[in-house]
Parts: sequence; structure tokens; C-alpha cells
Amino acid sequence: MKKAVHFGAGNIGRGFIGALFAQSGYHVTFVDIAEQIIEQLNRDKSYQVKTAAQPQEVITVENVSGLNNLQQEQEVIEEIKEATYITTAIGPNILPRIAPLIAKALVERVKSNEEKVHVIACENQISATDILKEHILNVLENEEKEAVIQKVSFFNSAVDRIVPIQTEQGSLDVLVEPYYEWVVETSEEIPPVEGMKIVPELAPFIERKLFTVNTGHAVIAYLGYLKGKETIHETLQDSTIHEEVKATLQETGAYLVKAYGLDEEDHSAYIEKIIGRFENPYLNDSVTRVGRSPIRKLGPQDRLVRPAVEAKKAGLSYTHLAKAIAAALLFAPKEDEEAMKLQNLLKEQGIVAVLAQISELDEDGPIIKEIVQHYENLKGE
Ligand SMILES: NC(=O)c1ccc[n+]([C@@H]2O[C@H](COP(=O)([O-])OP(=O)(O)OC[C@H]3O[C@@H](n4cnc5c(N)ncnc54)[C@H](O)[C@@H]3O)[C@@H](O)[C@H]2O)c1
Ligand SMILES: O=P(O)(O)OC[C@@H](O)[C@@H](O)[C@H](O)[C@H](O)CO
Repeated sequence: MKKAVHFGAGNIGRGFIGALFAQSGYHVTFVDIAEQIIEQLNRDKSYQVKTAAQPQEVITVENVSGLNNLQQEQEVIEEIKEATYITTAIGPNILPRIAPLIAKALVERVKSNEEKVHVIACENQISATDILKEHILNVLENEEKEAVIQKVSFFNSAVDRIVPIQTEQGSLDVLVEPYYEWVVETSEEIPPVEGMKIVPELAPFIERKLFTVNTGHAVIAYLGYLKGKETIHETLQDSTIHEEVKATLQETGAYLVKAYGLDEEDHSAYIEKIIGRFENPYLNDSVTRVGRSPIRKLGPQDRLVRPAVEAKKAGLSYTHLAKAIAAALLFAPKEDEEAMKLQNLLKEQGIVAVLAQISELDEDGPIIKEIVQHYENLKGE
């Protein structure tokens, strides 16, 4: 049986990527630090993926096991020595932390196995696999680097499936939306995986996804949070926010149409479809999950700042994006470590210095000016 090693046995790991490998006849070893999930995977050896829809579809995922990367380093290395695929869905901030173990394992792997192994980071981040690859290569000696580069393929990818935080305590089962898309960039012939779409150039796919699904999601989460809403679908019932989401996606849409020559009508239909996905009442997706880690989401390449900067460069409107950025600065749930850090930074340094630092925006530029205006207005509401 072919093997896949997947880092991150969380929502996307179990509910999407791991499930596709298992359905394609792979044994999936999940690697995670969550002791309880790992123990349960090894005990139950299966779980169910259930769609948030009526009627509900239920898929049983089998041939799965778990390893703890903090306590079972050697076992992870042994699995990687035989794997066809190594994938991750752990969050962009965690990639540097797992890179040393993957690097160590790949060095062992290429000594003992001639077959190529394929590494794919499945994160909401542009060029996530390239970033992981850099972290891996950085810890290797020159000779090791060469051997790894020759026998390991690294592919960037875009993943799209809304998987909310799971509420059924003590269960490995995962509630997911019915829709999914996994796009992988390569021109190599690679072992087939059900549901994996291969493209020669990822940029239009990941930007369209990140700057529509994730931008739209962020607008709903941050404005919903400010209005005291709990969930994404509940927030969208507020007609003012619904309009704001549309207006923001028209801004990112104008940039995407111009940058990638997309058909305007097709893109408008794509936007409508995405908003329809957000309206799914069975998902019960929380504004705090979708808005999580606001410092990451305010990064220069992420869903709010990059389209605003690109729109400005192209002479297009970015005022609704500026409002979304301002709302992100006001996102302050106590349990979100990054949100708390952001609030402290704002107190200590002020909005202009913070945006210059975390979003790499020009302190004297028009984008910051517009964000500051929206920030004051939103604070006063
Ligand atoms: N949930 C979604 O709707 C969705 C959709 C598309 C993409 N994504 C992306 O997928 C990635 C994972 O998101 P998620 O929603 O599954 O998150 P999650 O929190 O459900 O899962 C992340 C998992 O990583 C594990 N983890 C954390 N630190 C680790 C470490 N040092 N070593 C090993 N494991 C570690 C956690 O224990 C957790 O099980 C993110 O990049 C996210 O942006 C999520
Ligand atoms: O995972 P994040 O924190 O980058 O973004 C939160 C959500 O927008 C995201 O998880 C979406 O649900 C997902 O990207 C849909 O494909």
C-alpha cells in the first residue's frame, strides 16, 4: 500500500487532504502534537467525514494512524522513508517548526529510497511549499541539500474547503462543506490522488481563491465580530455587511480580472457562488475561527493587504479593502493570542507604525491614510 505522511491532524488534515489520500488507496500517517487525537487515531483506525448539507453524505476514512512529532521523531522518519507524499495543513506560522524534522527525515530517505517523494504544503499562503522548502534546505549541509533537491519534488498548492471547528468532543469525525478544490502546481507526472487538480501555473488559482474566499470570509468575520455576531452565516444576514462583502469582492475581482485576464461575468458568478457557500447554515462557522491570527492575515502577501496594494498600483479602488483592514485591527477576542498581541502593539506604537511593521505599508502613503480614517469611524460606531 502506498503511504502518505500528513502533518496536522486538524480540520483540513482529517476532513480534506487525509481523506482524499485514504480514498485514493493510501495509508495516511497523521503527524501532530495533539496527544488525544493521535491516541484515538491509533485506537479507532478510522473516522467519518460528514457533509454540512441536507441530505448529509458520510464517508468512512480508513487506513489511518497517528504519530506525535515531539515524542516519536524516529517513527516519523521511518514513515517518511517510505512515503510517496508528504503534506501539511498546520498553519503557515508552524511550517518553520516542523521543517527540521522533515529535513532530517528527507536526508535519511534519499539515502535509502530511490523513488521520488512529493512535498506539498496545503496552507492558506502564497508559495507555502516554497517557504517550507527554504526552511528545510536552510538546516542542511551542502551535500545533503543536493541529494534532497534531486530526489524530492516540492509543489505549491491551493486548498479550498470550509471546515469549521469541530464541536463533537472526543470524536475524530469531521463536519465539512460539500464543496472542495485542491489545486497543485506541477508539470511532472505524479502518482494520482482523487480530487487533486494539476495545473502548470498556480498563481491565478491561489490568488483567485485567497482574494475571494478568504478576503470575503475575513470581511464577514471582522465586521461580524464588531457587531457582536457569533457565526459567519448569521453575520451575512445583516444586509449592510452583505453589501460590504460584495463591494470588497468587487475590488479584489477588478484586480484579478485585470491581472489574470479573467472573464468578468465568470468571475461575478464565482463571487456569487462563494457567498452562497458562506451562507451555509449547517456549517455554524464561528467569526473567531475565520478571523483568527489577525497579524498573519494583515501580512503583506495575505488576503487584505496584497489586493489593496495591487489595486492601488493598477489605479483601481481599494476603499472597501481599507475598511476590512481597519476592522481587522479592532478584532480582539481574548483567546486569540495574535489578536491580543496586535492590541498591545497598537497601544504601544499606534496604528501607523503597526501597519508599517506588520503589513509593510508606506507610512506616508494613501492606503494607510484611508485605513486610519475607517479605523476611527469604526471605533466611533
Ligand atoms: N479549516 C479550513 O476551512 C481551511 C480551509 C483551507 C485551508 N486551511 C488551512 O489549513 C491549515 C490548517 O487549518 P485547520 O483549519 O485544519 O487548523 P486546525 O487548527 O484544525 O489544525 C491544525 C493542526 O496542526 C496541529 N499542530 C499545531 N502545531 C503543530 C506542530 N508544531 N507540529 C505538528 N502539528 C501541529 C494542531 O494540533 C492541529 O491539529 C491552515 O493553513 C489553514 O489556513 C483551512
Ligand atoms: O485558515 P485561515 O485562518 O487562513 O482563514 C480562515 C478561513 O477563511 C479559511 O480557513 C477558510 O475556511 C478556507 O480557506 C476555505 O477554503
